[in-house]
Amino acid sequence: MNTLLRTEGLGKRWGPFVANSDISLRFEPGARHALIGPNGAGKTTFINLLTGYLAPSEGRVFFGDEDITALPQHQRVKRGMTRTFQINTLFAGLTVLESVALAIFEREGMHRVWHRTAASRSDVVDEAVALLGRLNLERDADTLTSNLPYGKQRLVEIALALATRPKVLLLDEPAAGIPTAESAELFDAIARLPRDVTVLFIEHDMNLVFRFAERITVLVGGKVLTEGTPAGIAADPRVKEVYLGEAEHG
Ligand SMILES: Nc1ncnc2c1ncn2[C@@H]1O[C@H](COP(=O)(O)OP(=O)(O)OP(=O)(O)O)[C@@H](O)[C@H]1O
Repeated sequence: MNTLLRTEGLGKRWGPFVANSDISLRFEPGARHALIGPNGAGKTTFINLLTGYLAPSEGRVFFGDEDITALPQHQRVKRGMTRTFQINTLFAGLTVLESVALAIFEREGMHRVWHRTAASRSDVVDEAVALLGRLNLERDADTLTSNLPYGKQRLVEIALALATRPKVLLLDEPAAGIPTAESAELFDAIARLPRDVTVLFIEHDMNLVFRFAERITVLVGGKVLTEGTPAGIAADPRVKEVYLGEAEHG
């Protein structure tokens, strides 16, 4: 099978501290792939290396056949790699529809003139409305993003990411800090995404991981402990040990 995204011997050090070490992973087109591991295992660092937010200390990142290790973030977004953050990154003064339309204008390279061109670009508004529909956000189109409940704000962030037309969507704890009912709704929306969007996500809630992921990679101490199907990972004594150890320590 062709690989959409892969890393070879990826590593990140800060002085003597090793955050990621020798990570070689492959992500197939259409994958629903979870990255799990205890706090500080290096999951966010790995996503930061994939997106170009951080430069690796060693190793390479390939998108399709292209070596993108040295590409800046915005070039990776142009090629179809988009991420969301653990923290809220929405503009407070815009409605949901305006936010998504602005993200589409930005994709089209028109964000500097969007206030002049918006009226003549009903196609952008149509695309934004369609995107909101996919995430069940149509009824919130005219609400200021800052007035939305937190769970819906996370959905809007996913809408903004989708506006870039990603081939790979990288989600860093999309359900962090939101109530269980809302996080299930959020993952239902992610589950409805078409298969031409590959999803790699970090998640601590094992119920969500095992409900949604088809492949799981376990990181411990910056290294890959193991990778497999949810059934294989659930049955792996090394994984149990890592999580039991965590539970024992509080
Ligand atoms: N800029 C930095 N400088 C120094 N150390 C850092 C930096 N960023 C992260 N680290 C350290 O690297 C380690 C891995 O952090 P990372 O955020 O990747 O882990 P994580 O698995 O995503 O953790 P969590 O699940 O708690 O979000 C941590 O010990 C963290 O303190």
